[in-house]
Amino acid sequence: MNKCHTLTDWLSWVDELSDKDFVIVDNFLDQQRFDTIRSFFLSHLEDFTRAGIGALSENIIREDIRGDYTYWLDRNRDASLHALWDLIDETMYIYNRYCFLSLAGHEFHLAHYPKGGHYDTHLDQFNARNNRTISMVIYLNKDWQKGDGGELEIFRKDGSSILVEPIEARCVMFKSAVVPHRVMPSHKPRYSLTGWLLQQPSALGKFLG
Ligand SMILES: O=C(O)CCC(=O)C(=O)O
Ligand SMILES: [Fe+2]
Repeated sequence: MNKCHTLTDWLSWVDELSDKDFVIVDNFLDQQRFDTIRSFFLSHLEDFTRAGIGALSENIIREDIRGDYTYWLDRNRDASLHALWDLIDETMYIYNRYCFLSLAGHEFHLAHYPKGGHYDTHLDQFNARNNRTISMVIYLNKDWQKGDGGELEIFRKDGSSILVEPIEARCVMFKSAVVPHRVMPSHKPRYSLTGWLLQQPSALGKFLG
């Protein structure tokens, strides 16, 4: 495997996530990875579709709740993003090896919040299935300034919250089932990559209930 980060870095991130339920990692993407993923994002902007809420037959579009457009990534079709797939493989390996999770899959999409877009407070779990275990968000914005909005607000266990600016190459990871969060209205187009590490493939989830 092509290693992206040192084990020492990983262990400190994983420790923080176990302790606080979330961790913020700056410069998670090196310059080359950032440029590759951002270029891919920009060249596919036409292919994004309006995001809904809920899974499977429960999926509905509610612009008052969620205003982003998404593009679901596919490892075979989007093989040119191998730098990203390597990084995801490494992340899955670390969580399985050091957090005793049995992650068996993942799902990732690119997200574009146009000016004014937001996402109300939610957990990253669906009623219809609950296999999302770790959420990962990576920001693809260049020159994000204070006042541009679009912060991710994360609610801590004690009810207090923290505002995270969606700056270039920053990654936020959190426990999908227990961390309420929302995206504040963005005052300019906001680009990100969001994914979930899954406890078992969704198809299997349907059988297992
Ligand atoms: O873009 C973000 O900061 C978070 C997005 C999010 O919460 C989601 O897509 O579920
Ligand atoms: Fe979310």
